[in-house]
Amino acid sequence: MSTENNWKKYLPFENKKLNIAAIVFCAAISAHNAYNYFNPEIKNDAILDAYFLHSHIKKEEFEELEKYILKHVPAEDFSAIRRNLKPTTILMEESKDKAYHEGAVMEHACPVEIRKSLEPLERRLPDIIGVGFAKCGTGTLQFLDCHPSVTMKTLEPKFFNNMISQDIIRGRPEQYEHLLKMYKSSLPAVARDEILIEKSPEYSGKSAAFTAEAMKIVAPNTKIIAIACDPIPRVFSQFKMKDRRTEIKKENGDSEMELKRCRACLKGGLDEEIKVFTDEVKSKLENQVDGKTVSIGFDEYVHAITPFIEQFGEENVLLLDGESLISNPNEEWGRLLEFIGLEKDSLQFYIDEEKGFPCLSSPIKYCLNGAKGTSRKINVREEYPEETALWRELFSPRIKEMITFLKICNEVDKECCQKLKDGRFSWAYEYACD
Ligand SMILES: Nc1ncnc2c1ncn2[C@@H]1O[C@H](COP(=O)(O)OS(=O)(=O)O)[C@@H](OP(=O)(O)O)[C@H]1O
Repeated sequence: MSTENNWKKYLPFENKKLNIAAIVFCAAISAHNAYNYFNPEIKNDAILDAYFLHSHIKKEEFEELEKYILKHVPAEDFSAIRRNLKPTTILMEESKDKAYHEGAVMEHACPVEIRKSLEPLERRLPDIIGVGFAKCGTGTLQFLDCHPSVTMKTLEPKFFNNMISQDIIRGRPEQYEHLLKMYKSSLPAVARDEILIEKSPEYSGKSAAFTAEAMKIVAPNTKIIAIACDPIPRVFSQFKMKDRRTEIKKENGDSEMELKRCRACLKGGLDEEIKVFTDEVKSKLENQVDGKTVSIGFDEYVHAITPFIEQFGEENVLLLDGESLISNPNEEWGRLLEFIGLEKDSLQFYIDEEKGFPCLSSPIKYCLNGAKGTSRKINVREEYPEETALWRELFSPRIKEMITFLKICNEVDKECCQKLKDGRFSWAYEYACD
């Protein structure tokens, strides 16, 4: 058989003209696909469809979002951001914690991927770690993920727990190396020239000293962020979260036994929890030794941040005011952005009337999920005046200590109180000056 007849069997038609038309058609399709591949500014419909399949954003909404975002990013980053722009992939629907974006855990926190880097993505250790403090607004750090130079995941890795930290400190790499790999893979993939951030408020808990030491060994160049806030609403926020979780578990049909075993659930109702807590506060106040009380938690900002300052140096640790983040977001955020090496106005906030909290206005309009910002709608001091008066008495000495530690004043005197009244950490006035 001749070679001509050999390849002819692969042609779809007998007719020569039809075959030429088919070859031209296929070549045109391939050229179109290759063009889209090498010119990602024009995204292939099929690729975009695949994104929308795993996303919470509809295609029509995305087009509007895209216009808004591109209007709010620096001109020099426009082209790269446009290339990368796509809805964030959902990893898990209906997560157990409603604090995630619309009940879903996403690859990273911002609902849209706003990234200016064109470098390949890799798994690595974080550049910034948020170590606390729970219920002080650490969740707002996820706004950073909407910054074109930052990536952050909502899910808390909680890697540096007591056991792992001790293994690291004792130099037992065989114990923790595979966990370190898991840690990296639990964080979103990022480019070399991006800032990767994770937050786990547990890091400033009881094992903070071990955690800080281990963190320094594993990631010596990391910068540390912590947010301190008014401890009274902080306590209430904690109880309201337990209340919410208990309700969710009940709705899901969990048994009494399961509810008892659940550490993040209320054992009785909210009032009972407050009573038990207040009784404990009373007992701490009654059992002072040399005029000093033992902490019940919620007020140990100095104690918890000190190990991180010792390990990483004062210049690499930033303690933000959680109340200023709410009342004066652009200024407090400016401080945070500068600390991590970004333009202080590269994220912009407005106070959303309905939410009653700051939401991002640039480069994207974005508020935290409905699960965040509920307890603050109740004035706990008005609801529980006697109880909160006792809490204040117990918290007072450690908040006073925080004022001098932060060098707001050398000592808490009249002049200091005057200074405290309207500046950052003004909530400390009630504990130190009233
Ligand atoms: N911008 C914005 N939007 C919503 N909520 C805000 C915001 N800024 C601060 N807060 C307050 O943050 C409280 C939750 O704190 P955390 O995110 O640290 O909680 S957690 O430890 O991660 O569970 C949360 O407490 P709750 O009101 O109990 O939900 C809020 O009071």
